[in-house]
Amino acid sequence: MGREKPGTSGAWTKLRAAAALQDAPEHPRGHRRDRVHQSRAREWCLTSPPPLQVMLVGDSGVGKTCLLVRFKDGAFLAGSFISTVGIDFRNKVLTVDGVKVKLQIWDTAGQERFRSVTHAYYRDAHALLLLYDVTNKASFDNIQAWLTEIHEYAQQDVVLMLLGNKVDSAQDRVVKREDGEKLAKEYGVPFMETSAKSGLNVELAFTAIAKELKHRSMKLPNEPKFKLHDYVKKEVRGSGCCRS
Ligand SMILES: Nc1nc2c(ncn2[C@@H]2O[C@H](COP(=O)(O)OP(=O)(O)OP(=O)(O)O)[C@@H](O)[C@H]2O)c(=O)[nH]1
Repeated sequence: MGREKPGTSGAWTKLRAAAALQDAPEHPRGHRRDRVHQSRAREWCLTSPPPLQVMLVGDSGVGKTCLLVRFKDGAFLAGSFISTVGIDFRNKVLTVDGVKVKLQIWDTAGQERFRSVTHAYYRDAHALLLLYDVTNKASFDNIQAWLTEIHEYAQQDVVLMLLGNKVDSAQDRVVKREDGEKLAKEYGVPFMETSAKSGLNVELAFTAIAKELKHRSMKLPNEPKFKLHDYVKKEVRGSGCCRS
């Protein structure tokens, strides 16, 4: 994968096809790769709306992969840390206010050496979840650099949210919640603290994004405008509790 325009490269097309197969309805006998199943997947791909693209960004080790796995599978990847190589994605369908919203969530590598790969994907992102680790001050200090990068590569109207992850590690915390709130306010982005380990606010972060994207894409005339900031403020719960 290089700097080719997403959507036109061979790699991208392959990933889209793989995503369709992965999410298409399972064949009754479970033969995932047989012809019937493949044609159903193709049909499904043509008839369903394109997924809304959400990207996870932030320093290496802040918990992007774990957050995605928690959201997708409800599990926590404990144990030794394996860094993401390049970029990976998972699909998840959410029901938002009675409407099915399909999210394609891109898990990017936080390591500097993969930065050029990530840059190529920003343009297609409808939403970005920018993470830092509350037990790692450097990851918080780097948020400004991430925001500069987002400003340079992402769409101007991209939905952005700041997440302070790993709040379950209270004893190792070095970034106060107020500091996260202050930074988010400075940049005008919604903010919440999360834990991929306990599940705190994980579902909420993705649901809030899905709601905003759904309201933007449907624009129903009589529907009141959805206010992401207000929704997050209202719904977010303290890290002392255990929302999942
Ligand atoms: N305590 C705690 N540990 C976490 C949490 N989220 C992730 N971790 C741990 O942090 C380490 C890094 O997590 P990853 O999800 O792989 O980090 P990443 O941001 O995807 O890293 P890159 O792929 O290198 O960009 C792993 O050892 C995880 O088990 C969390 O919410 N709480």
